Amino acid sequence: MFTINSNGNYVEETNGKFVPPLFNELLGTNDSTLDDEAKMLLISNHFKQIMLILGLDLNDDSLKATPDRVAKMYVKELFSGLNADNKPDVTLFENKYRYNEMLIEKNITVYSCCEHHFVPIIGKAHVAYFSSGKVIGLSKINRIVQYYCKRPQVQERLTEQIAGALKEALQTEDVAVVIDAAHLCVASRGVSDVNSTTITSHYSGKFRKEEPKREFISFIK
Ligand SMILES: Nc1nc2c(ncn2[C@@H]2O[C@H](COP(=O)(O)OP(=O)(O)OP(=O)(O)O)[C@@H](O)[C@H]2O)c(=O)[nH]1
Ligand SMILES: [Zn+2]
Repeated sequence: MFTINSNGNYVEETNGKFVPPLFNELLGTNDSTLDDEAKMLLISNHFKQIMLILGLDLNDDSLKATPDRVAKMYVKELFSGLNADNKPDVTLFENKYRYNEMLIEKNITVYSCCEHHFVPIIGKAHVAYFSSGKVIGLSKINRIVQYYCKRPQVQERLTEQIAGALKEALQTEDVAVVIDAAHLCVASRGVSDVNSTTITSHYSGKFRKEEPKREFISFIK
């Protein structure tokens, strides 16, 4: 594990050996040696640097805990979906009611983060499937959506990841996903368009046929 010495440098806890501040050898590898505590320590220290560069007063009692707050928020909340340990357990039941129509879970809250600018993506996901013999607990659909939202994302990938996870869990190709979301990187900065939203979709199996797709779309309107 890592700690910060009196000079503000990262050192290995066991032998005090200096570790390069950017952790090049660890970045992007999701190295399991970095547990949540180590990640928060590192993020807090880097965020402190950003605040100092911006000229903020870290002695201000409102600001001094902000690096720790941001670190905790990233690791435990906004980006908790980067940790596979947080993948939701899915409860499946036998389809003993012989319900063979599509099941739709609509208006699932999407609260994600744009990976290009690290600002929110806010919207709704609508998901449908046909049972291949198994039925999923409804809340698990929302949990799957939330898990993949809690990563730096682009909406296209988010849509595909949700569809892939549902297919795997439900052992069926008959899955549809639509996401309609506002990107604050488009609304609050840059082009500053507060009205546009982005719609992405995934249709596979039975949903590639015209009638089921049309029925799904009519229900989510
Ligand atoms: N395809 C896709 N693009 C996205 C998504 N989220 C943000 N973007 C876009 O990513 C692009 C990044 O473009 P850049 O030109 O590198 O960034 P930028 O200079 O900040 O661009 P502007 O936003 O136009 O000011 C922007 O056009 C964003 O609108 C997403 O989920 N999917
Ligand atoms: Zn963005």
